[in-house]
Order: sequence, then C-alpha cells, then structure tokens
Amino acid sequence: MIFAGPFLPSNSRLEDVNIIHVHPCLSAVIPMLQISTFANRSFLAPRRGPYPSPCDSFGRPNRLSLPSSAQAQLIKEDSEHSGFFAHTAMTSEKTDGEDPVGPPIQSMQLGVYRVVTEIPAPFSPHAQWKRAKMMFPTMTRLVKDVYGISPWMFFFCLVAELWCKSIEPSLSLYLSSRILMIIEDGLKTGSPDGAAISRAVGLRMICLIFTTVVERERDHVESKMSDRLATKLLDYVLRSKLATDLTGVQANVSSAQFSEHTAWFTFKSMLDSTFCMTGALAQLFYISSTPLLSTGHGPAFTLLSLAHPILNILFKRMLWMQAYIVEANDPHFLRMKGLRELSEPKYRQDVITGDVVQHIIREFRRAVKLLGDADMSEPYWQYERTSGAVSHIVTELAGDVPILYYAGNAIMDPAGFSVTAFSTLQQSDSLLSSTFHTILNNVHTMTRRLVSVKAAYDLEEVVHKKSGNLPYPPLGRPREQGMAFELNNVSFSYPGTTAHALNNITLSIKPGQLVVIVGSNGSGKSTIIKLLTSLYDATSGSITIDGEDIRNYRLADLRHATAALTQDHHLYPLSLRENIGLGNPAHVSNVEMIRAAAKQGGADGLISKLGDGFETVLEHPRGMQYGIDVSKGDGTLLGEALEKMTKEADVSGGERQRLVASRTFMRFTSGAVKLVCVDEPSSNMDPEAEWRLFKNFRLVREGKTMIFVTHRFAHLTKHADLILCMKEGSILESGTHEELMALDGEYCKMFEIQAKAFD
Ligand SMILES: Nc1ncnc2c1ncn2[C@@H]1O[C@H](COP(=O)(O)OP(=O)(O)OP(=O)(O)O)[C@@H](O)[C@H]1O
Repeated sequence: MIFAGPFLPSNSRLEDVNIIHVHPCLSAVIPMLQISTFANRSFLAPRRGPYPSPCDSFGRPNRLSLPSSAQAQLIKEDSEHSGFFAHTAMTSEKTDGEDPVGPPIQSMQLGVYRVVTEIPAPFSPHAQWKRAKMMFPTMTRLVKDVYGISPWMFFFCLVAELWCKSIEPSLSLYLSSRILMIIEDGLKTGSPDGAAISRAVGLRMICLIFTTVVERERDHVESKMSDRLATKLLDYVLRSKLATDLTGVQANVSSAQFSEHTAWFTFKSMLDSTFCMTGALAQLFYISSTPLLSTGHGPAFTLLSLAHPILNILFKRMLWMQAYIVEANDPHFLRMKGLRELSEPKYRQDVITGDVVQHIIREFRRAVKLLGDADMSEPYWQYERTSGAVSHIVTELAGDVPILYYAGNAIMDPAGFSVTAFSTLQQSDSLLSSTFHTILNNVHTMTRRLVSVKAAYDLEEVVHKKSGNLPYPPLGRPREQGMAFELNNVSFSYPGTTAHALNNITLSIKPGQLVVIVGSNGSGKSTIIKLLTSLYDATSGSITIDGEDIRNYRLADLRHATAALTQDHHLYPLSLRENIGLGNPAHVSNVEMIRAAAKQGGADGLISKLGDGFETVLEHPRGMQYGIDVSKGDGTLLGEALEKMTKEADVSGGERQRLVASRTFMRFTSGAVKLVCVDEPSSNMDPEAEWRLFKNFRLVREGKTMIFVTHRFAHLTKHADLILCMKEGSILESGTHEELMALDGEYCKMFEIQAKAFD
C-alpha cells in the first residue's frame, strides 16, 4: 500500500501517478483542507489565516510527483527498512543510485506507515539561482505556449489576477477600515454621518460585485485556457511517446508522468506567486503609511503579524506542504488489510470452495492482536504531531502577539486607541498570514510542477533507435520474395541488464521459409523475434536482411514490411472495426476487407454475437465512469445507475486473441508484408481455433518469411522448413522435424513428452 502526495488531481487517473495505489482516506482529507481556504474579503476576518490551500484555483487538489530516479532509490532502499516499524524515528536515506536527481531523501516511521520526504536543502542563494536558471527555459516555453493559445485570454488572465490577488485585497482593507472609521467617528460625536457611511458601504459593494464578476469571468477563461493548454501538451506528449520505440521504453525514458492540467497549474502558480507578492507589498505599504494605523504602531504591528506565519513555516510540520511517499509497511497491518480484502466479491468463489472462511476470521483476529496499539491514523496527522509541544505553543501564541501588543498600548495610552485601527490591523494580520502562506505554497508547488513540465518537454530529446537510409525492399529485388536473414555471432542483453539473453547466435533463414522456434522458458525465443523485427539492435555480432546490415535500412520501411503477432499484443480502446482495420490503416473503413480478416482470424462469429457488431468497444479508456461515495450494487438507485454505466461487453481470453490475430491478417492486405513473426498468440484458444489460425497463416505464406515461436509442436513443426531448438540463449539444435528427431536430442525429448500424452 503506497501512495504519493501531496495530492492527486481529482481528474487524474491512477496510471498518471508515479507511485500508484492511492490511499482511500485521502478523499476524506481533501475536503477538510479545502474548507481551510481563506476568504480574504471577509469584513472582519478570523484572527488566524488558515493553512495555504492545497488546491488550485478551480478547487482541484494540487498534484506533485517525484522524479523517477527518486522512486528508484526508494524502491532500492525498501529492503533496508523492512521490519523497522512501530516507533517514530527518522533516518537519512542514501541517494547514491545512478542519476540522482533532486535533494536527498529521508524516511521516518509513523505508526504503521513509513513516510519518505525530501530533506530540504539549507538556503543557498547560489543553489537557488542555479535551480532557477535551469528552470528558466521551461518557464519561458510554458509562458509562450500559454500566450500562443490566445493572446487576449492571456492578458485577461494577467489583469484579472492582478486585480484579484494584488489590488482587491488592499482596496477591500482600505474600504472596510474607512467604514469603521466613519462609524467610530459617529459614535464619538454622537451624530453618525449617514451619507458618508452609505457612500463607503456602496463603494465596498461595488468593489465586491466587480471582483465577483471578474473572478467568475476569470474562472471561465482560465478553465478554457487550461483545457486548451492540456490538449496542446497532450498532443505533444502523445506524439513524443508514440515515437518512442522499445529501446526507449526499456530504458524507462518515456515514463515521464504528466497529468494533463499540470502545465496550467504550473502557470497559475507562477501568476499567483507574482501577484500575491505585489499584493503583500501593497498591504504592508498601506498599513505602515496610513496615518490612522501608523500612529507609531503600524510598522511594529506589521512585523508582529509576520511572526505567526514565519514560525508556522519554521516549526509546524505539515506533510502536505511537500512531496512525500507513504507506504504502509507494518506486516500485521498489511496482513489485516489483506485478509479483509478476501471478503471482496472477486475472491468469493475461491474462499467458498476453498473452505477457508474460519481460517480468515481467525487470522484476522490474530493480526489485530499482534498489531496492538500501533498508530493507524492518517500519516498527515501523525506527522503534524511529531512537532515539539513547546514550538507548537509558541507558534500558536505568536498569532495573538499583534493583538496583545495593541491591547497593551490601548491600556497604556487609551487616548490613542482606535477600534478602527484595531480591527483593520487584525484583518491585515489575517490577510498577510494567508498571503504569506499562499506565496510559499505556490513557490513550492511551482518548483515541483516545473520538473514535471520539463520532463514532458524533454520527451523530445529521447534517443530513438537509429534508422538507416536504404529503402526496403531494395530496388530490383523480386517483390514476391520473403525476407532472408543471416545472423553472425549475435549476442544480446536487454538495456540496463548485463545478462546475455542471446549468446553467439549464428543462423541463416532463407526467403519464404517457415521457421519454428522451440525451447524452454527464458531460452531466448522471443528475443530473437525482437531482433529480427528491429525492436532492438544486437549488442554484438551482425544481422543482415537480404545481404545488407539490418541497421542500414529505413526503420519505417522495415516496420511496413513486417507483421508481428504475440501474446503481448492488446486490443486498442477503440471499436472492433478499427481494432482489425488498423492492421492496414489505409483501409481502416473498408468493411469487406475487415470482415474477411476477421474470418481468417476466427473472430467473425463472435463479432456477430455482440450487440454493436464491429462498432463494439471492448476496452474503454480507463476512469471514464466513476462514483464518489457510491459503489456498484450498494442497493441505491445511484449504485444501480453506476453499474449500468460501467457495464461493458466482454469476451474471453481466447476470443480476444482471435480479434488481435484478425488485425494481423488485415495487415497482409497491404501487400507489403515480407516477414511474419508469430510468438505464442494462441495460448488461450481452443484446439480447433488454434489449428485454423495456423492453417490460415500457412495459406497466406506466399512471398513471406514466417517465423513461429511455440511450445505446442502439433500444428507447426511438421510443416516447418527449419526448426530452431533453443536453450539458455543459444541454439542447441537446428534442422527439419525429421532431422531433429533423428538427432535424438533435446527437440526429440520435448516432442516425445507431448506425443506420449496421447499414447
Ligand atoms: N524486457 C526484458 N528485460 C530484461 N530481460 C528480459 C526482458 N525480456 C526477457 N528478458 C530475459 O531474457 C531472457 C530470454 O527471454 P525470452 O523472452 O526471449 O525467452 P523465451 O524463450 O521467449 O521464454 P518463454 O518461453 O517463457 O516465452 C530471459 O532470461 C528473460 O528473463
């Protein structure tokens, strides 16, 4: 059970976050923290500004994410800390992994949770400047992107923010103090000036109405800008990610997490920080320069009002003010949770047929007993409680110091006491406190978010597999001939690993041959296919296609000439028509071709049974329907509505494989395919479907070299021109079925094991 903080955006999907598994209690905490956002226009504001908002201007929770290298470190140090729990302790983590990014991290145990945070670096102007310089190009590019969406909307946002964050709070403060002053004067003289009071109240009302209109319009425009920026950036990220080949994926370079609204939130944080700063300066100027307020006390009062937010920041431990990771690591707590999950419908059948109900209850009680009084409350609260009692009391008292100061002065010098000044200074205390918090929070979140935005922009720099210049098929080559391969001493290790998946493979595949690769698990069968289909380059040795080094050909041409079908291929979250049609994008709407391909893949029957036929969407994009505080089958009408909404057509595993295979048959309609690689695509198919599939492949083999990987010999090996029997990354035996049987070696042994089953 792991989750990452401070918060996930309400519109984020689980796969958008770096560390998955979001703690359910987070949803309970967010509204509580949202309540604490400060109403800075209140007439007589509460004494103490609350914590800075963890939400953006749309009320959506902020989101931060850790750099992937930090995760790697955390995962790495997992083992070092297992078994360490049930007390509060802080240890510094080593960050000596490869490619360390960001500040060092520290881990602490809070009850049943381990919490990992960054250790804030001591303030260093040089380091800050370096960091700012590093982020400057990202900031500039972001501002340009936002401006590019709509210049007038951009300027409207600037002006609206300037009004709402800088001008309006000071103006409000001025107007409310003016109303109070007139009232106070009236009380002193015994004849209140009704006209002046009405004018001042009217002005304040106008200001309030104007601000409300500006805010509404601003929210409207910002929401549009946010969506447009999101789609612009998503388009960019999509293009970059789709261009990333397996080498990049394997090296984890395309895993930059990017929630669609991150860029806008970053821009907003930049605006907010700037205008909050100018707003704070305006307030300070007003307090210290207004004669009524500055009767010797304004500046002192101003300084004292800053004590509370400063002490709060220095001493109050607030987990959500920083990026953090929480992991429930108490074994008894985890066991208790695991046992509790066994009551979910998913496990019903196993639990009932396994007759384990009593065991689960007994073990659950045992885990609860062993857990004892270990603190299970949310880590945010536990973290807050780790701050010392003295600093806590001092911080809270600091909030009252400005008022105590003023009250003391009122006793010493009653003539200089003014209720208006008292109230205005009290308001400004709250206002400054809140502004201060907002600035700090914004600067902090902006810095973190800029890292995500930079990661998204950096996707452009991902090193892709190099492409050669030679066209394929080479000019003058007979069009109806399959690919020919020569592998010479080929060895291969996957990126980031040292173990050889393939060892000194030497092999020759003639054009149009039907090759079958067999061998034990992990022997390198799929890896050979990945090299032949140019997903990876050999680590050493050479591979040629039609006598030319494979790396010299244009990658796009090779991909066009290759059809691959493996058990790792998936259905797309699109209609079945597109799922099959995309085998040949040029004919994605050609129903006749798609129907024929579906027949060859054995999927025609199942498609006709589905209500929407070829338009059925089996895989919907994730997270498109969800309920809050409602669950399917909870007995409410809402629960029932959710159930109907999320009910999707589904097919069996074997039927899925038939659909994916149909896409490969559609691919043949391009006429360009010269190599077909089929890697165990029929593991879930019934014997007849499997037999038909291989038969249909053999029927279209003309002009193509076909390579099959299989564990089931029956349908293929007797038709094979060449069988490769692999073991531990090497080719142990090669030849036809008869030749290998005559060898009486590994192949013969495997064949006989399968044949014996039928004796
Ligand atoms: N993406 C990867 N990263 C690192 N190592 C990998 C990767 N894929 C496979 N390997 C390793 O490479 C070796 C060969 O794997 P490969 O998938 O080619 O075996 P296989 O013969 O196809 O196995 P199976 O019959 O189980 O499908 C194995 O030791 C495997 O663990």
